[in-house]
Amino acid sequence: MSANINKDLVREREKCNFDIQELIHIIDGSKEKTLMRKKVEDLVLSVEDLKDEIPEDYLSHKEKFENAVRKGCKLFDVYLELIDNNIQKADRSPSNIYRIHEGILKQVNPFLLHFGLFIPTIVNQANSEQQAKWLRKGSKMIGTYSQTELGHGTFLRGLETTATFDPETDEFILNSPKLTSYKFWPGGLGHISNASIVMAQLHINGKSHGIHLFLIQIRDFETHEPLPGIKVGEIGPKLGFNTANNGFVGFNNYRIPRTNMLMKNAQVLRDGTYIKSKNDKLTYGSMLLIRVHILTDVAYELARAVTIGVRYSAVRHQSVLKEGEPESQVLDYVTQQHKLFISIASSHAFRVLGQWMWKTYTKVMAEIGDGNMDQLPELHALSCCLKAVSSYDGVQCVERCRLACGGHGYLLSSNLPGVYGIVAASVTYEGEYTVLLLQTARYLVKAWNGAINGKTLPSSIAFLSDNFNQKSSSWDNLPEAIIEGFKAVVAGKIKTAFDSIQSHVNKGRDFEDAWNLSSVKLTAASEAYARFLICDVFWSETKKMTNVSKNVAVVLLQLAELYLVYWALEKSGDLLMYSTISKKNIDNIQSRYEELLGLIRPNAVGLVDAFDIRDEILCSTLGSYDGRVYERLMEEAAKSPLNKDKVNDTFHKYIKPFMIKHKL
Ligand SMILES: CCC/C=C/C(=O)SCCNC(=O)CCNC(=O)[C@H](O)C(C)(C)COP(=O)([O-])OP(=O)([O-])OC[C@H]1O[C@@H](n2cnc3c(N)ncnc32)[C@H](O)[C@@H]1OP(=O)([O-])[O-]
Ligand SMILES: Cc1cc2nc3c(=O)[nH]c(=O)nc-3n(C[C@H](O)[C@H](O)[C@H](O)COP(=O)(O)OP(=O)(O)OC[C@H]3O[C@@H](n4cnc5c(N)ncnc54)[C@H](O)[C@@H]3O)c2cc1C
Repeated sequence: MSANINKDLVREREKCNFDIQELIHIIDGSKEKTLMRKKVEDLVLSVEDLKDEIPEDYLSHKEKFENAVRKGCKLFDVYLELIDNNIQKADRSPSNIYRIHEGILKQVNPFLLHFGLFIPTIVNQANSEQQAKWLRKGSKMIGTYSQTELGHGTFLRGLETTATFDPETDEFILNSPKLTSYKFWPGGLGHISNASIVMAQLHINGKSHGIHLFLIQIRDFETHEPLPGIKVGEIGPKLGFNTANNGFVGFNNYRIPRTNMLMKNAQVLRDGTYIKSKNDKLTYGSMLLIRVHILTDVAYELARAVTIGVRYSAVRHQSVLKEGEPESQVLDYVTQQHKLFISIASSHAFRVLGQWMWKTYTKVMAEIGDGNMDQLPELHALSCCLKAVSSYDGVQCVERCRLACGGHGYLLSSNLPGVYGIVAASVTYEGEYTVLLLQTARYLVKAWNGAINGKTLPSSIAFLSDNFNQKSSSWDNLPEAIIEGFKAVVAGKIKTAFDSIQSHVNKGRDFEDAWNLSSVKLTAASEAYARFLICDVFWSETKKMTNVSKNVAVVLLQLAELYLVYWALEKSGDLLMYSTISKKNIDNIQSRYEELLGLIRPNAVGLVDAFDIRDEILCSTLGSYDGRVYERLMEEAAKSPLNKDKVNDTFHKYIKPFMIKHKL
C-alpha cells in the first residue's frame, strides 16, 4: 500500500513521535468507541446504493435534492438496521460516529431537522401522553422545526404566526396574518416534512399569552399533498446547506386540535384556562440543546478542514528556502504552520469544551426535571457565548485552511468551500453571533452588579469577585498566567461596558439606549469571557488527563498551550489594557509561540491522521490519506461534463459567428 502513498507523507508519518492510535481513541472517547465507529463506517460506506455515479457538484439544484433524499432514506434504513442489530447505539451525546453522512451526502442530510430538532423538541417539550402518541412507531410523521419567519428570526417575541383557541371546537386556528409572518428557513420543510413543530403566538379569548410550540400536520400522510389552508415550498439555493431543503410555510385559518400544543410546561385546558409554565424560557429548550452540540460540530468540521490543509501542505512544494536546494514543502514555512496549527488546536479545544458543556447541560437538565431552575441562566449564558465564538472561530479557521491550499483550495473538489458553507451557517442559525454574545453580556452585567454588591457568584464567574478592580500579577508561570490574564481582561471589559451603561444613564438616557450605545463593549466582554472559558477548560482538562502515554500527553499539552499563546498574542492589546502584562512578557509569549510551531511541525501529519477521517468522508482531492493530490485533481477535472466533447457547441453557435462578425 505504501508504494502508492506520496513519499512526503510517508516521511512525515515516519517522523511522528506519538502513538496515533492512542490519540484516535482519545478523540473518539475510548478504544471501544473507535472500534464501533470503524465498524459502522465499514458497513455504511460499503453500501452500493449510497455511492454516486456523477459528482454532486455537476447536478442541478433539483437533482441534488432528489439524490440527497434517495441517499438520506437509504442511510436511515442502514442506520436502523445497525441499531436493531446492536452494532450502533442510538446515543444523543456529541459523537463522531454519526458523521458518515457528511461523506455520503456531501452537504446536509435533508432529514437532519427530523432527528436533530423535531424529535428532541417532542422529547423535551411534549407531555408524556403526547410523547406516547407522537413518538410511537407508525405515527407517519417526518417533521421539522419552524420558528423563524420572513420578518423575524432573532426576536422570537416578535413572531407573527398566531394560534387562536376556539372553545367551540376545542381547536387552535393557525394564521399567518402578513407576508412577513410566513415561516421561512426550516430545514426539510420544502418537500420532506409532512409535519412541523411551529412556534406561534397563543391567543385565548382575545388575550395574548406569548409564543408557544404546536405540532402541525402540513401534508397528507399518504399523498404528501399540502393540506388545505397551508402554503408550503422551498426557499432556493444558498451558500451551503443546498441539500437541507429549507422551506417556507404560511397558514390560512388552519385548524389543529387543542391537544397539539406541546404541553409539558404551559398548558391550555378544555375550557380555555391557560396554565403558565414555571419558566417561560423553557420554550427555548431546543435551541439550548443545539447550541451545546454546535461546539462538537465545529470541532469536527475543523478537523476535516485542517486534515486537508496539513496533508496538502506536506505534499505541496513551492519556492526554495535556500538557493540551490530543492523546493520546500510548504508546511516548512513557519507562516504556513501559523495558518494551520491553530486549527488543529481549536478542533481539540472545541471537542473538549463540547464534552464539558454536554456534562453541564445534562446535569442542569436533570435539576430542571426535578423542578430546580437555578442553574438555567448560567447554562444559557455559557451556551450562547460558546456557540457564538466556536462557530465564528471555526469559519475563520476553515478560511485559513483554504488559503493555505492556494488556488487548488478554491476548487469545490478540495471540499474546503463545502466545509466553509457548513460552518458559516452555524454562525447564524440557532441564534445569530452578535445576538448570542449580547445574551451572555446580560448575564455578565448582572453578575458584575452582584459582585459590586458582594453577592456570591455562580462558579463559572466566581473569579469576577477576585478580579473586581484588580489586575493579575505574575507572568512567570506560562501558560497559566495567560488564563489569569484573561480573567483580568474579562473583568476589565465587563467593568468598561458596565461603566459605559452607567455613564449614559447618568446623562439621562434610558437603560435600553444606554445598553445599545454600549453594545460594542458588551459583545467584546462576552467574547472575552468565552475565550477565557475555552482556555481555562481546555488547559485544565488536558492537564488532568490520566492513563495517557507520555508522548501523547506532551503533544496534547503542546496543542493546548499553542491555543493559549495564540490567543494571548491575538489579544495582546486587551492584556496590555487590563492585566499586568508587559511588552517583554508579550515578546516571550511570541517566542514560545514560534517554538511551539516548531515542536508541533514533525507531528503535524500524525496529528491530522489522528482525526481519522476516512477519504470517503473527507471528500477532498487535496486531503486524501495517500496524498495523490495531482492525480486526483486531474481525475476530478476529467469528470467535468464540458470535457465530454472536444469542441463545445457554443463554438459553432456563438464564438465563430462572433469572430466572423468582428473579423477576429
Ligand atoms: C441544522 C440547523 C438547524 C437550525 C435551526 C434553527 O436555526 S432554529 C431557529 C433558531 N432561532 C434562534 O436561535 C433565535 C434566537 N433568539 C432567541 O433565542 C431569543 O429571541 C433571544 C434569546 C435572543 C431573546 O429572547 P427574549 O426576547 O424572550 O428574551 P430577553 O432577551 O428579553 O431576555 C429575557 C431573559 O430570558 C433569558 N433567556 C433567553 N433565552 C433563554 C434560554 N434559552 N434559556 C434560559 N434563559 C433564557 C435571558 O437571559 C433573560 O434573562 P434576564 O437577563 O432577564 O435574567
Ligand atoms: C442554514 C440555515 C438553516 C436554518 N434552519 C432553520 C430551521 O430549521 N428552523 C428555523 O426556524 N430557522 C432556521 N434558520 C433561521 C435562523 O435561525 C435565523 O436566520 C437566525 O436565528 C438569525 O435570525 P435572522 O435571520 O432573523 O437574523 P437578524 O436578526 O435579522 O440579523 C440581521 C442582523 O441584525 C443583527 N441584530 C438582530 N437583532 C439584534 C439585536 N437585538 N442587537 C444587535 N444586533 C441585532 C444581527 O446581529 C445581524 O447582524 C436557519 C438559518 C440558516 C442560515
